[in-house]
Parts: sequence; C-alpha cells; structure tokens
Amino acid sequence: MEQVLKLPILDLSSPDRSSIANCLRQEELIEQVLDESSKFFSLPLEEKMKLLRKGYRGYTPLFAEKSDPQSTSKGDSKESYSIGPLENMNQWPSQGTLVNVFHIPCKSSTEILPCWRATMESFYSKILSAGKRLLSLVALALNLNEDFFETTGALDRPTAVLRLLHYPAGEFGSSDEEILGASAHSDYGMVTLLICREKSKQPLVWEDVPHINGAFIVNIGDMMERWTNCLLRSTLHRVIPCGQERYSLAFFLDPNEDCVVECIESCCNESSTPRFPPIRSGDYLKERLRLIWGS
Ligand SMILES: O=C(O)CCC(=O)C(=O)O
Ligand SMILES: [Fe+2]
Repeated sequence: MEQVLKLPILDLSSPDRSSIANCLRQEELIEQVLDESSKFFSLPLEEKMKLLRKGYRGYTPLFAEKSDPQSTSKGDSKESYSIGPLENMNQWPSQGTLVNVFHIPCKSSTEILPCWRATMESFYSKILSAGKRLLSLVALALNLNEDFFETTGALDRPTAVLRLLHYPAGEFGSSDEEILGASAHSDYGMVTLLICREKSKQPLVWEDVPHINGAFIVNIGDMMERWTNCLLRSTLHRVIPCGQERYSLAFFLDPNEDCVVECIESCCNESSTPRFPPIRSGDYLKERLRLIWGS
C-alpha cells in the first residue's frame, strides 16, 4: 500500500503575513514559470550547452550532477538551470555581467523565450521575499527575535538560487544500475521552497510527499540544522523516476557567503552542547557543491 507523508500544512494567508500570502497566491505566475522552464528545456542541447553552468549559475545537463556523491550511478537523470542572486553581481566573480546570468543574448533563445527573463525575475523577487518571511517565522518559533536571520547578516545578500529542474521520462539505467532523478541528499542551506508539477512515487521505505497546488514544500537545509543544533533537522529526500516527465522549481535560500553559522545560544545548554563547529557559509556551500559536481 502506498504511504503518503502527512506533513503539517502551514496556512500563511492571514493579513499580517501578507508577503508570504501574496506569494502563495501567485499560482498563475508559478504556472508561467513552469511553462517558460519547459520551453527552455525543450531547446536543442547545443543551445542549452552554450549556457553551461558557470559557478552555480546556468545550465547543468543530464547526468552531470550526483546529489548523493556516494552513489555509484553515472549521475542524476535531470537537467537544471540556476538563477540568482539578481543584484550585487561582484560577489561571484565567475558570474560575469547581469546579461550572462540569464545567458539570454543568444539570438535563438531571445526569440523563443521573449518573456523568460521577466518571468524569472518577477518570480525570483517574490519567492525571495516569501522565503525571508518564512525565516522570520522560523526565528519566532526558536524564541528568537523575528529579525534574527537579518541581524546575523545571513540575509544580507543571501545566496539565494532559483533552480528550474526537468526530469525527462524514460529508462536511463541498465537493469543492474539504479538511476534516480535526484539521488538521496539533504539541501545545504537554510530553507528550500519547492514546487513541482508532477508528483513522484517513492517506494515504501521512503514516504511520498504530496504536492498541493498553491503551496510550497519546505525543506530545512543543513546549515539550519547546524544553527539550531539539530532542533530543526534537515530532510533527506530524493526523486525517483515515475515514467513521466517532471518539472519542478527549487528555491534555495542560503546565507550570505561571509555569514558564520554557529549554534544559536537558545539551542544549546549544558546537556545539549554544540554538535558542530562554526563554519563560514560560503566555504561550506562551496565544498558541498564541489562534491555533487565532482569539480
Ligand atoms: O525536484 C524535486 O522535487 C527535488 C529537487 C531537489 O531536491 C534539489 O534540487 O535539491
Ligand atoms: Fe534537494
């Protein structure tokens, strides 16, 4: 029998939580982003390869990433395109100019995707403010000031990345090789807001996370787990192929690269001492990304 995980559903649509509520009401925009995303992924491979990932931004082709670096498979059966941050470009020397972030100047892409950049920028700004509001609620839940993640500097030029994901349909592995859409992993940062168009089936040992229209799935990331001394646990998750094409959008809201992530005072005491040494967010992220890309 299929098991579906009963996750708590947080309704943030009360008037005093307007920025999140406004974002969650953007179902039309979300559909547009998914449409624009599918148009991008339907471009010929050579067009997409012109936009190959620089740093973490840009196009990552099929099998180029292993979300679980220990996996012996040839890679995840997904392709992705990562965007962000939109401003303060100098913090990522590899990223180049604003135009390069979107890699749009190639003529055919401009013609095929006239609304692409505007749609992504609009969605990026909205999901960023929703993520920030969500973090203020996390802070309140931890008995901290609402602006805790602002005052630590985490949200001052955060490492916030919108990732468009496409899992093509089809059998990719030989019978003795298990190829997953995304091999098992937890996300690395603070919180991830996830939207998907198709729901994927997980075998019994994993639990199926249902998609609800107009809602995000929220994953706690590893840096949040370190900050809270495991009070908030990061979520191990994966995507298995279900024989159908699948599109999703993941928004990773991670701290400013210079932010030092160390156990929050209210999350440790004499019997629960800090489990992790302080780390600089940028160093931690760089190492985790090096492992999944193998470079
Ligand atoms: O596509 C999904 O549903 C999950 C993607 C994911 O876990 C990731 O990119 O980190
Ligand atoms: Fe993930």
